[in-house]
Amino acid sequence: MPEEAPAQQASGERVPVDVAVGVLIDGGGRFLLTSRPEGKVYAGYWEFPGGKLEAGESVEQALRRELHEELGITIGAVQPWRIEVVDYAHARVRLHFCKVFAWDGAFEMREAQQMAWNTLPVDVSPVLPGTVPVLRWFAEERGFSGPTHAAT
Ligand SMILES: Nc1nc2c([nH]c(=O)n2[C@@H]2O[C@H](COP(=O)(O)OP(=O)(O)OP(=O)(O)O)[C@@H](O)[C@H]2O)c(=O)[nH]1
Repeated sequence: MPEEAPAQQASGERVPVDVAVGVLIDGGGRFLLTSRPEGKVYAGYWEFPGGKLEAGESVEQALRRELHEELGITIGAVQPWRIEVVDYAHARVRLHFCKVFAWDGAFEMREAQQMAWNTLPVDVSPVLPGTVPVLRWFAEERGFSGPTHAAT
């Protein structure tokens, strides 16, 4: 499904769309990646689960809603981590990455996506461009050197 044409600022830059992104980390330090469902831009690419904020929502509210809608889980505390603006041909997005260490419920792939728990280097491919910086941040935090993912 094509995304809506983004609004433009007076400066000519496109207004970013805010996106809440969940970096779920389990007790063993593994993080969850999911594949983008068929019908969306970058279908089949691996990313951290999340989605766009709806009108009036905070990042945390959007994240709770999206992860429940997409994965069937109810998340616990949300720890804001980093914010990254990425320019795609289809949109300019402001990604609000949040760490989540606790959740309830069994994972259900409600959009027929796939899920994979990963450590570095990740063993899924291709990785969404907007996901690559997160892998680098993990590498910095964890003292990991070398490629974080397979080049596409
Ligand atoms: N969920 C998620 N989106 C990301 C990541 N990195 C990244 O660049 N994006 C971009 O952020 C945007 C998120 O939009 P989406 O299509 O997943 O959001 P959504 O579930 O609300 O979609 P919808 O409009 O079909 O309801 C996309 O342009 C996607 O390419 C990431 O790690 N996770």
